[in-house]
Amino acid sequence: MITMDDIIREGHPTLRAVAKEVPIPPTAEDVELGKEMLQFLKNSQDPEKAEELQLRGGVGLAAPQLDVSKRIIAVHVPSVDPEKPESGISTVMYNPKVLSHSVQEACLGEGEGCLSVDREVPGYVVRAARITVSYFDAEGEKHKIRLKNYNAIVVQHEIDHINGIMFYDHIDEKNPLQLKDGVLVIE
Ligand SMILES: OCN(O)CCCc1ccccc1
Ligand code: NI
Repeated sequence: MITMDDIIREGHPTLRAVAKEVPIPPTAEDVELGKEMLQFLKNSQDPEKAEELQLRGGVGLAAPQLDVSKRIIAVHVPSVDPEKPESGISTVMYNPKVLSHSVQEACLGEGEGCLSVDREVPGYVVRAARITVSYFDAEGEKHKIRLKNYNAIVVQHEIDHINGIMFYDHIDEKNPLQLKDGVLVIE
């Protein structure tokens, strides 16, 4: 079972490496890893489990954060609207790729954090508001999905990790809370 002890922190070189593509269909080992990554996210969002296991809440996790330099990410974003269950996303993506993205940009009003960063880094992390992503699932089936708003932000944060990019790389150091016109602020 994955706990915070398995998550490497900034300064560890694996977080700055470009992770390798995995064979498709994924090996049994990579399927198991993906399952454990998704379970970690679910545990981290369960008040009792998170307390018991001392987990920081997370909506995404990338294999490099476990010192596994492979292009595997897990996202678990519960839908905020029970009427629209499809507004959330809960899946493991193998070899995810952003095929296209909107010109429109977006950021989270409260900025971003990271399980591999044990400090607050204030500032807007401006990303594409909408993305089209292709990925393979645990069975080796190819998917192509369109994401927007929070789901798009989370998946971009995770895909950054497999490219060795940290969220604060996107923050304008001189003016972290500066926002260009037209950037959608997601609260
Ligand atoms: O890489 C996952 N992780 O460090 C957990 C936090 C994920 C996350 C937080 C804010 C905005 C997008 C994604
Ligand atoms: Ni992160």
